[in-house]
Amino acid sequence: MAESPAFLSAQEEGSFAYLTIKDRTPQILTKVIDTLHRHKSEFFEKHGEEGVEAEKKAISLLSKLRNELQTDKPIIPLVDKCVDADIWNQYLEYQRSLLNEGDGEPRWFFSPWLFVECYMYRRIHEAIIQSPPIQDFDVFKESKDKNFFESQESIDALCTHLKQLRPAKDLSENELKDECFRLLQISLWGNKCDLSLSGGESSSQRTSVMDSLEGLKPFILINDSEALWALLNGCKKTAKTPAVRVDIVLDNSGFELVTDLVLADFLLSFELATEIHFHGKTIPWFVSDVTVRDFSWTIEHVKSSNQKSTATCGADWENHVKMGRWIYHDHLFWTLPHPYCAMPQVAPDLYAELQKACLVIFKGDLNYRKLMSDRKWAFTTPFRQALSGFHPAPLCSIRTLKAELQVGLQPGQAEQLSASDPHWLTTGKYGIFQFDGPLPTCPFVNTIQPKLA
Ligand SMILES: O=P(O)(O)OC[C@@]1(O)O[C@H](CO)[C@@H](O)[C@@H]1O
Ligand SMILES: [Mn+2]
Repeated sequence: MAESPAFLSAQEEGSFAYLTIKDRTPQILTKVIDTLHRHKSEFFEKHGEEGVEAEKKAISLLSKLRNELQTDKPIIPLVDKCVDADIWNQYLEYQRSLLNEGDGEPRWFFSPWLFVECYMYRRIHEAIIQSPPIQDFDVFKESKDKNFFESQESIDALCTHLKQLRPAKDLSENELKDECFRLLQISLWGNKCDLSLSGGESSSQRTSVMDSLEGLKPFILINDSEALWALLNGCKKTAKTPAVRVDIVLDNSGFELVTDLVLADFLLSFELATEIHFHGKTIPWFVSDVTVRDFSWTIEHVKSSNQKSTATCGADWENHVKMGRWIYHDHLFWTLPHPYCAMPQVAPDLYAELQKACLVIFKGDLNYRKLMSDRKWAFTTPFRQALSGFHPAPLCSIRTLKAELQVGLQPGQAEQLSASDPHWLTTGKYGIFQFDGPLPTCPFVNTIQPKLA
């Protein structure tokens, strides 16, 4: 079997990974420290002097982390008592075992980018939970909520659109397919709103994304939505059980989460699925990723909108959760550094859970990096090959490109893109719908096989 390519890392000066570790992560840490400073009086009001001492302790731990990162110090074991600390520390030892004589220690500008970037966010969490009584403070809450409020107009336009759709019985199959593609594209471009790429700067959706779908189509580099539709439409027709389950592995809160909830509502309301399972993060992650608080907060704030269609959507969504048609999960695996091909070994319960789905949608760039093990695959590597055996169910990545990693392109496509737009891999300007369809033994063997080019 061909050897797997090397991992992306910050070893290569000028690479996106290098610039992320060198510039973006210190910027994010500085913003976290600033956020804690700005909440000092709140901590005092809530917890008295103890709250002020906690803020000081968290800031000193975060300043130490920033210094370790900026001076390329060795990665050190976690010391908190969280359930996943041992798994993290075992993974650190695994990284150490991969090093050659003379490589030195696992460290920020040497070790795999996926490991050190995930580790940074886990260390931020450690700094907060080691500073009671502010251990439950979400240092990214402010920016996630701000993204939601700043995207209000786009959210209202999207909810109005959803509520104006004619009932399923009045739509032809083609009209249903077109609407499904429209909402899939909106969910895709919702992924541009990502605060870790922007270093925590605002990345709200200020214009109505629906009006720009036509203009954005040339920026979809891989479009397997026909195969996706064949599966979704096929599940409805040939499901062996009454339940048709679609899982969405969420990415960012704010506008992107609303686009995912609108897509989920559509799949249910138009009978393409009977239950939607959402997967979020157990801790604050990559600045904008969804936690259970963000999930509930978002539905609550959509429901309390003063815009009628938006409020109606929020009430419907709250009801889907109450009636068990929408189920929220947050397994700790999603905030570990492991690539997804390790899931059967590291989190067999989660893998078994995903195997119950007819389709698993993975939103965003970090999920794509983990699907691809964050390796430097050739651009024309078949998607299934780069998944390295990960296939709990038919799956689709819906992602805007924000890392120097892409597979499944046609020969010459990457070269053409590099010539026309040197930063095509990392600006979030381009997107994909990349589908890995049913394996031959799966019950739904659909007619359209995704191109494995
Ligand atoms: O998963 P998301 O939210 O689409 O993107 C997360 C992300 O912006 O964080 C890193 C940059 O620091 C990139 O690897 C990645 O694109
Ligand atoms: Mn994210």
